[in-house]
Amino acid sequence: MKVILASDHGGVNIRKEIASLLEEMNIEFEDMGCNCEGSVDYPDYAIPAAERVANGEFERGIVVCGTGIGISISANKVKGVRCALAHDVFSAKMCRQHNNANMLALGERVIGSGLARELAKTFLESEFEGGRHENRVNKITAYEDK
Ligand SMILES: O=C(CO)[C@H](O)[C@H](O)[C@H](O)COP(=O)(O)O
Repeated sequence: MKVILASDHGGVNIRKEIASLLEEMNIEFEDMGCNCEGSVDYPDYAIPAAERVANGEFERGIVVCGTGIGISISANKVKGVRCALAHDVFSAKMCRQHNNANMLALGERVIGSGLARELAKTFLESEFEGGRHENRVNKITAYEDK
């Protein structure tokens, strides 16, 4: 599995924490930044990362901003991306099992780094269940394809 990481200035610390986790898990990844001292705009990081998930270069993406909201809204504008904002372990698991989410969004101003690691690990280790959930996800894809 290959994972893409990105954040704005509000998510740098958790993004780096997730990079360490991926190293520990021996998962291949690319970190798209930001490498920023000051303030940047989250769509400038979310959208390029989401495009690289949508085009199949990366199987999963993890994006971080202050709340996780702006970066998830932005990522979800890219066709083929299902980016879940999840700040509890149950949601991080269910977004994979039921929604086949291919991106996870986290908010550094909402949760600590320990929970962020656990959420990322859960997201990466959980699999889509298919079945009735596949019909539902297919309806999202069909809408995107209209
Ligand atoms: O949380 C965010 C968007 O949902 C982002 O991290 C923004 O950066 C945040 O909205 C504002 O951050 P700022 O540091 O006050 O510019």
